[in-house]
Amino acid sequence: MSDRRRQKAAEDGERSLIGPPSGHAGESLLGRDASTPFFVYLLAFFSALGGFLFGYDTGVVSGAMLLLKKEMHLSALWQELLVSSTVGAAALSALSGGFLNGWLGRRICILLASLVFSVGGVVLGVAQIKEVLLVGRVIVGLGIGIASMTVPVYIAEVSPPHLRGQLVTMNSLFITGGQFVASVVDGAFSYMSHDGWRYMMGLSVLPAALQFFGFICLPESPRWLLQKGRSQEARQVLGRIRGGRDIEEEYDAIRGSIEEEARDGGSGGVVILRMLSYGPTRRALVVGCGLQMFQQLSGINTVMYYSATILQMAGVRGDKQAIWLAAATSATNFVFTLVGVWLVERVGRRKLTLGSLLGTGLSLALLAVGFLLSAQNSPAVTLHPVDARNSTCRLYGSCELCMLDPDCGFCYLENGTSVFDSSCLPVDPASTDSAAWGRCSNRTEESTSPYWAYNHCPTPYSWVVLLGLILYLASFAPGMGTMPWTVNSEIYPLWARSTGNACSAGVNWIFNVLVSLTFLHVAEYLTYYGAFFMYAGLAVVGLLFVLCCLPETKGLQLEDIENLFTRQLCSCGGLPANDSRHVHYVRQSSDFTAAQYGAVESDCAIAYITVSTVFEALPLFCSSAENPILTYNHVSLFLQLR
Ligand SMILES: O[C@H]1[C@H](O)[C@@H](O)[C@H](O)[C@@H](O)[C@H]1O
Repeated sequence: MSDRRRQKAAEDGERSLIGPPSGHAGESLLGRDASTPFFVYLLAFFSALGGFLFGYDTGVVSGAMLLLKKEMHLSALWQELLVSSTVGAAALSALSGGFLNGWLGRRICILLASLVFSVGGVVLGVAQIKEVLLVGRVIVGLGIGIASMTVPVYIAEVSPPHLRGQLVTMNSLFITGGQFVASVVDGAFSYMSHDGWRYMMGLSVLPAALQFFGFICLPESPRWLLQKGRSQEARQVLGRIRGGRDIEEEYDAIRGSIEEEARDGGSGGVVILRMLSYGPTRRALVVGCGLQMFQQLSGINTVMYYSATILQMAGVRGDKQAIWLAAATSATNFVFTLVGVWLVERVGRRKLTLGSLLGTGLSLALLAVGFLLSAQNSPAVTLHPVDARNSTCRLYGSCELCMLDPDCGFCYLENGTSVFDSSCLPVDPASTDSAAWGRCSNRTEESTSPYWAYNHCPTPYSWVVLLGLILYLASFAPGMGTMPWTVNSEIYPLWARSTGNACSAGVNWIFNVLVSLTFLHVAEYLTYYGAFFMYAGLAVVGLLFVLCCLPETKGLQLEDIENLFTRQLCSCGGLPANDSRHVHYVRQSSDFTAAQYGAVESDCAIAYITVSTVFEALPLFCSSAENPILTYNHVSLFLQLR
């Protein structure tokens, strides 16, 4: 270690023991004094376009489907196929993306994803038959899967530690931004009944092309380059993204961790098996996949999907209004994701996720209560017109029972808040917008004509449901919407990062399909309030999981995060609480003495030692019984100073 670096390390150590001037606990030594070059923001922006496309392509389909099903005469099965094929393909490509990521690198994978998005957009824009549409939706799904696992990894690897959380969370902001833009585009083109859907789906080519051409000029992740032995290029890229600042410490840390891994002899074999057989990566994988699973089990996509119906319950009538109000829902999701970007480096990942899950659980319970009140006060069926086709609809005595049957809808007149002349009628098989026959089969906009409610009932408690919806988005978006992606980009060591992210993104997509495909059946068996109580319960289980297992990664250098998973799984998040304590991590890569750090006995409780020559310094640093005083014969000491 050169004298200059030793002196710098000593100064850094001294500062860390005194506590950070800004009061940001845990802020990295590496990032603290850094002014981040514009180039890093540019990299984050171009990669996050992948997140935008993920959001756009998953969001646009609902509006496009309203037009498509009429123009292409799509059956319910085909509609379902066109929606879920994308998510299914995303699950498959996210899982295989891990291999591509490790093999080809992050940059090539992002370029590949944008190419795939562009091809998919063109196919969708020109499709003449539904089979071609299906191919287009599958292609787009393949792009989404690769982008969803590569982009957070790339951003995490190029960001300085003090900004990493914020920049990776920006990717989530782009996802919800994409969903919002998609809903506005849906709204705008919904007036174009012929070919409107082509524009809705085809427009995704623009951001995809922008990302492709932007990324041609952008560099590969320095961490991947070093892993592949391209050290000269890695050093150049690191210098570029750190704006000419001293990169030696970071460079050494990355190289050190790659060498450590090679020394441990673990570079061969199937990565997932190695991850599972090594404690820290196994625990990280459980945490990463668990977070992604609970993100989907908290029901975000059913709430988003169901928002139009919730708004109809609240008295919004007509498809056009429902489309625009669905845009308001995705705007709310987007705005509250922005809150997450703002909070992530201030409160940290752990507190943000916990707070978000608590709010999510409570608002899901409120939604459920709203549905329960509506069900208990469901209007009765007063008219039973003779049903020539003998459908089951005529058997139901209340709107609640009627609307839970997917083949029936509720037809009624209204005077203020009271419902009268109501009947339960079979729905038109060609469109759920009207009844198959009778008063509600040929509706006009006149105030005297009856209303048709499919999948919902008129209720005076719609405001409870609406409030639940808004509170849900406000609590879900900043934490549970963002942190699963952010945390996964940080918790795996370099050798396991691609595979870890591939698995966790795969879990996200698999649970996405599962929850959205089962929602209507769950609602049919458990009723709507039962379904939302169930999601609230799952959010509580998620809360306990996060409480026990999620450690704080804020401010740490990526190479040091693995050390947080060395303990038993359900103690890693639960370090003794002492919020006033500042925790700093110092990675030191040669001999030094405690005096260089100006340490006094009370400053420190535990030292995690990976390798060290200077164990004589330890008693002075650490007085805890947990501290293993061992002789090491190598050259790096990792300390957690409290
Ligand atoms: O993080 C995102 C975001 O919250 C989206 O709104 C949701 O549709 C996705 O499923 C999720 O992964």
